[in-house]
Amino acid sequence: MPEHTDLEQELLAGLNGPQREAVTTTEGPLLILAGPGSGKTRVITHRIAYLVRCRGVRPWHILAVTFTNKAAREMQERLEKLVGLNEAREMYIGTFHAICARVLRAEADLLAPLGLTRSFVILDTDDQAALIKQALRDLDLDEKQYRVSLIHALISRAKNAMLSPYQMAEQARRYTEEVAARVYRRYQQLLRANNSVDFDDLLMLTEQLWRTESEVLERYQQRWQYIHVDEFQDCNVPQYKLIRLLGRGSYERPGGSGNVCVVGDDDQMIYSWRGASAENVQAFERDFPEARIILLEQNYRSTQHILDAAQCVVRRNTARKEKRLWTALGQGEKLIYHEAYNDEAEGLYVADEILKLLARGEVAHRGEIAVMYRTNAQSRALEEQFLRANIPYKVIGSRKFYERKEVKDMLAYLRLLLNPHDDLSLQRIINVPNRKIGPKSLGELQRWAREEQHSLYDALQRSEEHPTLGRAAKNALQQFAQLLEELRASVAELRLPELLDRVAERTGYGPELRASPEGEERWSNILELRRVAEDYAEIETSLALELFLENVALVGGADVAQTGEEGTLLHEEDQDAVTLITLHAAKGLEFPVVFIVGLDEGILPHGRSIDAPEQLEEERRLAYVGFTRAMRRLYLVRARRRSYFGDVVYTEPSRFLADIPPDLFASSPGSGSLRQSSTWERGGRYESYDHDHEDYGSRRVYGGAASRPRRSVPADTTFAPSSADVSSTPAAPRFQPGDRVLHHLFGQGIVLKSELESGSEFVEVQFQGKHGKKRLSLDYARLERLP
Ligand SMILES: Nc1ncnc2c1ncn2[C@@H]1O[C@H](COP(=O)(O)OP(=O)(O)OP(=O)(O)O)[C@@H](O)[C@H]1O
Ligand SMILES: [Mg+2]
Repeated sequence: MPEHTDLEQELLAGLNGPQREAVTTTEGPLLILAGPGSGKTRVITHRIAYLVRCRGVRPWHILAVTFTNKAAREMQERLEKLVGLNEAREMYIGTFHAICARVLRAEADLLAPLGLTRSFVILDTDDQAALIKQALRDLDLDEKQYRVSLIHALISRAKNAMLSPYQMAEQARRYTEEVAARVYRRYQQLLRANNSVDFDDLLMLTEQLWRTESEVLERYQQRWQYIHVDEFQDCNVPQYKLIRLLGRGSYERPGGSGNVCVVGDDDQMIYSWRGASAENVQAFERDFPEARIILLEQNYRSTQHILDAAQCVVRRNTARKEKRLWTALGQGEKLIYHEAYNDEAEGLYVADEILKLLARGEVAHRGEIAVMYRTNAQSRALEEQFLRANIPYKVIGSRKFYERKEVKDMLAYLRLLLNPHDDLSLQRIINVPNRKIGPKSLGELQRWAREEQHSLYDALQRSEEHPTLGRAAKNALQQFAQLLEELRASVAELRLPELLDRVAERTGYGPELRASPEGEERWSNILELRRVAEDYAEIETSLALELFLENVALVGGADVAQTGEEGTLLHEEDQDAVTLITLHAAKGLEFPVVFIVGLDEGILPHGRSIDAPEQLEEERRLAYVGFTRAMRRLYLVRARRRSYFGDVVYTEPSRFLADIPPDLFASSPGSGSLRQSSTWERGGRYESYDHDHEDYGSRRVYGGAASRPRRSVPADTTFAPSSADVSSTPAAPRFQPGDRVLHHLFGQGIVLKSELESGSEFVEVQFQGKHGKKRLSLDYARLERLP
């Protein structure tokens, strides 16, 4: 049929030979193992379109499994364009969890013996932690002795290995594992008693259902005859088993269409901590021995320099198959390496570069740029600079830093210490963490406060006199009132960072976070907030508190109008914004320009991995994923010093940098030839600085024999002078923390810190309004003291 060939032509036009082969091999199993940017995801999308439009396959016979909901949405949209809206909606595209939830709800009758109904609830991590705590209590085990996060991890690992509590107990090699197995058993009982399941259950229950109820499995095998799995390398065991059951049946009862197309890249396996395993590829080859294997070698995404650098990093891993990967896009630009003075300067550099990229038209819009990092807490320093520079951004996979719950909670406490009559803050944290002041008591208290025209705080302090509240409620309120009083008193004794510590510990918030499964990340956000507080450590605490909160209000409140209470951007998709994203979440995506920050030992690779060879390999793969997101330009950025509990720590460059040959860099990370950061010291005056200009290049080397800055630079463009300037050593600092000052450009401010370094005085000043904090050298900056 001529019409057919036209369609076929159209769909195959944008594909190379092996890609076409993959798209047109519609029957039988297919394994595509290929590097990043080689079109694996594109092959899946086109293959589905080809099946429907050229082979007459009914769209509801098609299943596509993606790794994230976002990826599912994108694939859905692509297919709507390729095959039309109605047809695309008949297909099933989703994550394993979404597919399983759907199957389980449809088959809910069969779950009745387990105590589950159609309306079962899927628990989030907080709920899971609460349930595990309850299980510990029910078993008379001490919560303090058995960390909830550890127990949770052990249970989850057992579930992903498809072990029952009984099997887990049998295989236990340590006492904790035996205890965890007991908790596991109780936890499952509690889950069912609450008509609920966790994420691991979704997979396990579906697998169990399909394995034991052959008619049910057959129905799904009939339904989904063409199965596609993207990011196959990150499947865990239950996920693999689901694919196998659907595509081939169980060992006892073979069945299924066998039309299973999986695509992946073992070098991009970054979820082994969730049970992903390279063994799935071997299992696939064993279970589907007739599988056609197709290799894709052409990369359509990145230029050669970027690919080369990425491959140099991942090549050092031991157990891997070397893959060929080439690009027709040419050598492209070299990588840009930048070593910033500290974390703040790191953020400032990125913001600065982004403004320049936009100003010079090197990117068409902000959506072409992504900034990637290892852990979510790192977004804070970037967000702060983006807000100051008015660069719209979106954080993917997490909320913006100052919208994260734990950050907002801590700030509410601090606001309350400064102004106890801040009712909103008090309402926010009166029962955070849970201190048994329920909504009813709070409601009563609020009503009473209104009647008596007190602030909520006053009402709290006088709750003993409350006419209707019961004894238990009054006790809880009284205790909390005392706690707040005690914390307020400590403002006079402690420096700001220690005050933050005291709040975290005395309220029980810190201990609670450190004990919950997702606590690690949330706790690190609080530590990040503490890091911000450290800038204010040298001035009197109540003033420090005021300045700190003012600064936060400035950077945190900037675009709350655009975000819903859930913290999601309302128009995320149509907003032209820079993307901030963790390396993990960036999998599968691509951007013309990519910045990767935090290329220090201890950050990337993560500190936890440094003594664990297998984890280190995973960090390498993570870096590989990050590098290969970049299409045209890749920035690798790090900071020389970072603060850690008030101490300045000098960092080491990430070992991954050393794996990249120097000639791939526009400026090499070897010492000496570095282009040093001068952004922080320049006080963030973007316009006076041109990165590509040799001028400012390598001269600002701390303590090194760098050349002297020319006096022709603007007077407030401040550099740390080289050691040649020691002659003018001031005897004592001219400014003290807490001094009020005036700068001719930045206006009024308060000195946070003053230090003598290499013979010059440096001051850190928080200016009013948008200018925020700046570090200035008094050799250049004109600063006047105000009375
Ligand atoms: N034959 C082709 N012609 C033109 N562009 C292509 C071709 N194949 C793929 N591309 C483009 O190359 C880019 C990378 O493709 P895709 O995202 O499918 O790669 P991938 O193998 O899935 O990468 P990753 O491993 O990072 O997920 C996309 O922009 C895609 O549209
Ligand atoms: Mg892909």
